[in-house]
Amino acid sequence: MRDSTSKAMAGPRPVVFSGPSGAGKSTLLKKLIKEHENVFGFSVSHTTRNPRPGEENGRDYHYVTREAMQAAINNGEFIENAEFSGNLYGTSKAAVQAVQAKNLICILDIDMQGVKNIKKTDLNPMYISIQPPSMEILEKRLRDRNTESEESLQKRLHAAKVDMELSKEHGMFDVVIVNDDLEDAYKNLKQALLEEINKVKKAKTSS
Ligand SMILES: Nc1ncnc2c1ncn2[C@@H]1O[C@H](COP(=O)(O)OP(=O)(O)OP(=O)(O)O)[C@@H](O)[C@H]1O
Ligand SMILES: Nc1nc2c(ncn2[C@@H]2O[C@H](COP(=O)(O)O)[C@@H](O)[C@H]2O)c(=O)[nH]1
Repeated sequence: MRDSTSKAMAGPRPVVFSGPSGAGKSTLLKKLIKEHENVFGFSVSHTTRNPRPGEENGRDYHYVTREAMQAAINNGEFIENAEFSGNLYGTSKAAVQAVQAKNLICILDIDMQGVKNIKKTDLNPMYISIQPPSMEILEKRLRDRNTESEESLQKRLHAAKVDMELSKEHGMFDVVIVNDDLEDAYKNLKQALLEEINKVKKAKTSS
């Protein structure tokens, strides 16, 4: 049965970003939101992982205990949730509603399990995959980011291999962007979203 939990949500069509950990999703999304702050809003996920230096509770994630998150999931508060690299992650209904209430394009940054689960709902987003140029470059970016233990890094690289295979499946994503040169990737991203950006800008000027 399809999950109709998002039926009551309104506003512009959301955009789901996915792709291997380290591919550059956050880097691209932060640029996009900064340049178009009246157009896009970020769906702040919940996670049981610890905050990284510089991350802020309520802005980057809602950092919660596994017990609290599991209770909220059991209570039906999440659109989707997944276990990734030893931690729980999930998109709450409230996170998406908070963005849609402002008539902004809601951006979700989620893993491949999340993509599959969102496809079972009525959210109807556009699906964009951000891919690294190669596994070697991905590993270098993750190591240079200096945020992961060796164990977490290996789990992420393993998930990345699976992710990169699945993302080739026909129809999984509307747009695939290879993030090699950052400025080129950002230009391609803006081009892919141009129509949606213009729709929101037009709606805002005529309201
Ligand atoms: N085009 C690029 N060229 C070189 N380095 C990049 C590029 N894009 C991103 N990076 C760097 O690669 C690292 C990983 O990027 P980022 O954290 O944005 O990835 P992510 O896909 O959001 O990862 P996660 O899913 O783990 O949150 C960061 O240190 C970032 O500065
Ligand atoms: N299914 C979901 N995946 C999510 C969510 N929020 C983030 N993520 C994904 O988790 C990994 C790791 O993120 P990190 O911040 O620990 O590096 C990455 O692929 C994210 O896209 C979510 O709510 N649901």
